[in-house]
Amino acid sequence: MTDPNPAGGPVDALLLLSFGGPEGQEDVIPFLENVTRGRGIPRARLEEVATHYRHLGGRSPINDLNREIIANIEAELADRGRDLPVYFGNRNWTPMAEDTVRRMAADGVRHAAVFATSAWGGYSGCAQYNEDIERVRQQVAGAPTMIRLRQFYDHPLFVERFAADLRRAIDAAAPGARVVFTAHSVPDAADEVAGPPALGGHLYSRQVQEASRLVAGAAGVAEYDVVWQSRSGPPSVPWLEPDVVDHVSDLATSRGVRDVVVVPIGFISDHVEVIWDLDTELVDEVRELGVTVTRCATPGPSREFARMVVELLDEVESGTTQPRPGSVPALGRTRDGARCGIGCCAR
Ligand SMILES: CC1=C(CCC(=O)O)c2cc3nc(cc4[nH]c(cc5[nH]c(cc1n2)c(C)c5CCC(=O)O)c(CCC(=O)O)c4C)C(CCC(=O)O)=C3C
Ligand SMILES: [Fe+2]
Repeated sequence: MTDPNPAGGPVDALLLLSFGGPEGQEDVIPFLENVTRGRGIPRARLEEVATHYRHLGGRSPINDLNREIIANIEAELADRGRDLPVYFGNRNWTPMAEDTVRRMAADGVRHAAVFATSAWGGYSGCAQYNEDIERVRQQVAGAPTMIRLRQFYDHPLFVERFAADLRRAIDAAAPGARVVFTAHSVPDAADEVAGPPALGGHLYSRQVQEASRLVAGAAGVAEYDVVWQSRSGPPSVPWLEPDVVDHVSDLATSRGVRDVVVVPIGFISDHVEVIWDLDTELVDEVRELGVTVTRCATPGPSREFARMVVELLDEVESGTTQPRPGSVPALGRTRDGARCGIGCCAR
């Protein structure tokens, strides 16, 4: 078996591997078909999500945000006198990972590090990216070896940047506003098997809880809630709850809360789940209840975030791990798509 945590040695390129998003109205349906291929998402949900993308002009911000992250990483590397090419590839939309890796092979890249743009363990945040790496390496002759940077839910730079933005949001909101952390929901069954079984499951929700605790602590917030958003799948299938809209509505009706600060802890940047599901849907739904929502910024486009990526790259090349403040494991540093452990995220 591949050593799941190998000391990497020097790499000759970095690949930022992400989800991808449409960049025009005509891309919306083909993109959604790529995302949901074989995943049992009801057609009605697809139509609904398509309307969100259409309202945004058919363009997801995700690719531009990732290009911004790459530019910041390049600047951070240049500051360190390091001349390392940074490539961009996606699972669901152009630039597709297989095309990028083909170009990397043609450019002579032999050993690549891979930054997958999710902080989390679990199938959607981690294992599915390992599947992507495995598939792409099978598709591309002469593909480089690919070693991933680890999960970063508790990286001090990630936590500190979120905490600083949370302080700013609290200062902008009415005094005493309730702080609500939100992350992408997943099916209960997926969370149960998230991480290697030996660690007891629920790696995703445990990391989200722990990241929220660390950010709240760093921002001096004593009381807060952790909730979930953007569920899909048939209503008969249980997903992590409570939903953010239900929760904020409940705070308003049963506890008289009028002001909330929403922290999109589950998202590195202002993805569609943030600018639509929170800034549009949540805001509209709770306005009728007299609730004002102040939304905390996301850390992705910051220089701190780029510095974190370069520090994670240092860890890969040196085979070390910096001290971590979190008490939940951070996995994901595996080679060529290997899972983080036996039976990890088994579906
Ligand atoms: C945990 C998690 C993250 C966070 C970790 C990470 O960042 O990776 C995440 C991120 C994202 N999810 C995204 C988009 C979508 N996710 C979908 C569907 C699903 N997501 C799931 C989970 C997650 N998703 C799950 C369990 C499904 C059900 C189907 C399945 O099991 O796969 C669907 C299908 C329609 C729908 O059902 O909503 C879309 C369009 C985008 C891009 C947004 C943009 O364009 O800005 C991003 C960053
Ligand atoms: Fe998703």
